[in-house]
Amino acid sequence: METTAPKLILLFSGKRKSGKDYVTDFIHKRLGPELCCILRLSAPLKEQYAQENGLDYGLLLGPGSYKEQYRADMIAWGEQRRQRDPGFFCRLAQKSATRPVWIVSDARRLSDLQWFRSEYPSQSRSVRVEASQETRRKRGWEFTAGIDDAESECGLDQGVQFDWTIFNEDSAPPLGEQLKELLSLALERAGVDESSTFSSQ
Ligand SMILES: Nc1ncnc2c1ncn2[C@@H]1O[C@H](COP(=O)(O)OP(=O)(O)OP(=O)(O)O)[C@@H](O)[C@H]1O
Ligand SMILES: C[C@@](O)(CCOP(=O)(O)O)CC(=O)O
Repeated sequence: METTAPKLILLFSGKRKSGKDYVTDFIHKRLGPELCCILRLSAPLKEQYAQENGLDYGLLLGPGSYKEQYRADMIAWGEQRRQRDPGFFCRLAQKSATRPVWIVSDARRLSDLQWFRSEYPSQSRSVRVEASQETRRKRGWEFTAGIDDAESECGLDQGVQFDWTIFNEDSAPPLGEQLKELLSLALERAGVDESSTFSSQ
């Protein structure tokens, strides 16, 4: 399938185990696969890294502990490529975009946001997913020096005005409520009448 020109690009970022995949999957389900697609900047990175090192690409993509063994090395490997060309993984990831609403689930660096904003200024919006350290720990996160204090996790901690911040915690309002405005914008940009789809909860 050919890349589809985007009507809206939602650029998600957040710390490890904040729930970026969970929240982006939620939006994907709510909007449906006809309207939106999830793009992972780390997908082409992991694919190439897995090939070069004889690893399991599927497991590197998943939420389990497998990828954590390789994270530090994958970061260093990806950074070498980004130094030569900061848009390298953005350009590769967008090739698999086949729907009008693009959900980028893992923006990590200012250069990721800058690349999309400069290519697609009127379509790009940034979304931060937040969760407390306690909640992230319950989801399997453990502070790891060299990872959690490095650019890959902290590159967007400062200097970004996010269009939305989503609190992915049991104690926060339901995701459907927090994402109401974002979902409405996506439907509007995709030319869908909201009342004909889902009731906004
Ligand atoms: N609101 C939630 N309710 C229940 N489980 C959740 C929620 N948010 C996240 N989780 C679970 O927590 C784990 C981590 O979430 P997820 O993989 O979405 O985080 P992430 O930010 O993409 O993490 P990473 O990129 O570090 O792997 C997953 O097993 C996911 O199903
Ligand atoms: C290597 C890296 O892409 C791993 C991302 O894994 P995940 O999105 O946390 O599953 C992080 C990076 O781009 O530096």
